[in-house]
Amino acid sequence: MTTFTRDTEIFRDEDMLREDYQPESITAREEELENYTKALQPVVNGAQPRNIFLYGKTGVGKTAVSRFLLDRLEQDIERYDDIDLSVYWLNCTNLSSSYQVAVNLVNTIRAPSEQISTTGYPQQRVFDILYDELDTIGGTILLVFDEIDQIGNDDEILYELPRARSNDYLESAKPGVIGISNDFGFRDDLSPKVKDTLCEEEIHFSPYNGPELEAILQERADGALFEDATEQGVIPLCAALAAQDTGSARQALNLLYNAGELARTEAKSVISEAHVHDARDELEQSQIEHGMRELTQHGHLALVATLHLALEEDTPARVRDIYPRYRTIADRSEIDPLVRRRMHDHLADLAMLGILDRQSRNEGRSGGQYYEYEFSVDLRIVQEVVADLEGVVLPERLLRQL
Ligand SMILES: Nc1ncnc2c1ncn2[C@@H]1O[C@H](COP(=O)(O)OP(=O)(O)OP(=O)(O)O)[C@@H](O)[C@H]1O
Repeated sequence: MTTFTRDTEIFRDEDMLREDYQPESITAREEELENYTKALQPVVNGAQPRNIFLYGKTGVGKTAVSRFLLDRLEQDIERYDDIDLSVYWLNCTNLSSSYQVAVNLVNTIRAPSEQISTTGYPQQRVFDILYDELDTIGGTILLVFDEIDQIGNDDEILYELPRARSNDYLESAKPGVIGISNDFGFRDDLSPKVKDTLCEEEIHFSPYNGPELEAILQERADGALFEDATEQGVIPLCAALAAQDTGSARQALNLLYNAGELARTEAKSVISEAHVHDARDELEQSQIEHGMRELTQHGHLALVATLHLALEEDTPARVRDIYPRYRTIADRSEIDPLVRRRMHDHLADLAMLGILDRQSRNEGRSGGQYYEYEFSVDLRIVQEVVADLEGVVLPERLLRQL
């Protein structure tokens, strides 16, 4: 008996709906592509590259457009014998200082057997090693820093690197930095000298609208799905839901992919609009669950305290009822409790994340106003998250209910 057989319905090539799939063409980004191409023109002319800063919310094509255009640039430049172009990508997630970026860049450039240690060098020494590496490669070197905002305030490298040649640290290399960020605050907070250097060319990516997302999805679905695998309104629905929410192509693609998976699980040959709605609910839930897991320690304590009351059917609850529970759990967990007002801020955060529902109430004639909180998500999800928490000692009664 055969246990596995290949899909013959719904997905023809599901990898095309995945996050890391690089599309062969870019839809709906004509203006950004044009500005980006212009900003890269000095590279084609063999001149010193401009520094480019791309910013825009998550999922709006900053990475996809960069990969597409830099691939094109590398291909097209092969025609010119006098230009040597190298492109290096560095994802700066968790690299919170210039030092860490420099070390990781050296290790990205070097062979695996020649990696340097991530600690223990003076910063200038790491910069010197980096400059040596860049000069050894020579020619035009584009350094793409994705999620550049992770570097925070320690951003000296963003000032030093682009100027290394004019400061005589480099002889044969012409470096250019391309920074990518979805954190608008980072751009605004850059020190003036870094801003002037890094943001020589700025390209803003705005959220996609419904028709743009529909075009992107259709293009992807043509390859990823079998013909007639979607009911007529499915792709416009995924596009409209994502456009109303975030304007992110990633969200639209995830919706279609998850809707397809639901149809496959149900052994259906066609994705329906109901699948899309269910997929949206599932994705929202998992996003909220992720938000719950990522809370700070006091956020977790506030969550546990409210859950304790909810399981006793004592919600909606006021802060004055939640706070004593919070204190008890903090004490048991040997964590210094916050004052009530600060703990209340955490409850407000939980409401903002869509975990709690917050209602404002009036105290009748006496005129006071207060808030009541209750869970707006399925308690089972909260219980699952709470059961996995580390560092929080749960009350016995609550433990028995998990
Ligand atoms: N214009 C487009 N045409 C085709 N596919 C696109 C387009 N824009 C985005 N995508 C696809 O959407 C997904 C998310 O895009 P991408 O990773 O480029 O977003 P981003 O702006 O870099 O997001 P983040 O800031 O979260 O890294 C990718 O799978 C990408 O291929």
